[in-house]
Amino acid sequence: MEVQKRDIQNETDVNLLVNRFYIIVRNDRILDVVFAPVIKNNWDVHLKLMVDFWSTLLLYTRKYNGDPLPKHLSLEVSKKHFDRWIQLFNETVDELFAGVIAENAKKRASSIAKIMKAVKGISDVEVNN
Ligand code: HEM
Repeated sequence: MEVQKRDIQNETDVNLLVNRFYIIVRNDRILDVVFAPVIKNNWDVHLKLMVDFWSTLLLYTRKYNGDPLPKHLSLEVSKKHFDRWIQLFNETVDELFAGVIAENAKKRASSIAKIMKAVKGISDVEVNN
C-alpha cells in the first residue's frame, strides 16, 4: 500500500525538493551539459539560492529578491531543455509530495518557464532542437 504523501509545509520540505531535483538534473544528459559549465563547482551556492527562491514562492519567506529572467537569457537552451526541466521538476514534486502547495509549485514552474521561453523567443511548436 502506498504511504500517503504530505504537502510541502516548511523550508525543510523545500530543501528536500530542491536537492532531489538538482541531483536528478545533474544526472540528466540533456540538462547537465547546460548547468555544468555555468555552475562549475558552485552547486552549494546555487542550491541555497534555489531553496530561497522556492521558499519565497511557496511559503512567502521573502528570502529571494533576485530576478531569474536575465540569468536565463544568455543560456543556449531550446524547447527541448525547458520540456525536460519541467518534466523532471513535476516528477520530483510528485515523487515526494501531494497537496495544494505541491500543485502550486508545478503551476508556478510551468508559468515561469513559459515566460522564459516567450522572452527568449522559443516557440512551443519548435521541433528540431
Ligand atoms: C531550460 C531550463 C532551465 C535551465 C537549463 C536553467 C539553468 C540555470 C542556470 C545554469 C542557472 C545559473 C545562472 C547563473 O548563475 O549565471 C540558473 C539560475 C536560476 N534558475 Fe534556471 N534554468 C532553467 C529553468 C528555470 C525555471 C523554469 C526556473 C523557475 C521556475 C528557474 C529558476 C532559476 C533561478 C531562480 C535561478 C537563480 C537566478 C539568480 O541568480 O538570482 N530556472 N538556471
